[in-house]
Amino acid sequence: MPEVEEKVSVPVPCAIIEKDGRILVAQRNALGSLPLKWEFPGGKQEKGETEEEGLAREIMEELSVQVEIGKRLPATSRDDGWREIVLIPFVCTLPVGQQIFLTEHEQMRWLSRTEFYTVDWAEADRNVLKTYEAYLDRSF
Ligand SMILES: Nc1nc2c([nH]c(=O)n2[C@H]2C[C@H](O)[C@@H](COP(=O)(O)OP(=O)(O)OP(=O)(O)O)O2)c(=O)[nH]1
Repeated sequence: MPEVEEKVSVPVPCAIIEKDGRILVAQRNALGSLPLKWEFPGGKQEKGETEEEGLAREIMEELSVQVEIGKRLPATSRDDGWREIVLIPFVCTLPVGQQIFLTEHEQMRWLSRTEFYTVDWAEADRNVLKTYEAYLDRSF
């Protein structure tokens, strides 16, 4: 029997931050992986952290704000060759008065629903958007 190698599974909690019927999306910088692709802010969960703790830490690191974390939506997986990226979206809001300061991303935008597909998304995020649209339509 050939040995089947287990792929590393990398949980990545990410935030769909809502405001006035729009969502916050951010463009990755030109230097790292998936350069200049658009994504939901967030990042890899670290050992010893819950998904929510990891998300709050990443949002503070990337946007310099304290996020209010709401509903967890179903995860989406992406085969990244040697690892499996598992995107775990949370519907979030920002407390009134919080000012976003981007530390890692190139730029950000607030997209209305009709604009969801107007940016060049990281591949896996199209599935995250589909999940979020189902949530908006109260399908779950
Ligand atoms: N935060 C976030 N990451 C995403 C999204 N879609 C997607 O494919 N990813 C990928 C990019 C990264 O490979 C990984 C998140 O890791 P990270 O935010 O710590 O980014 P990184 O550049 O340090 O990661 P790496 O690929 O260099 O290991 O998940 C998304 O919507 N949000």
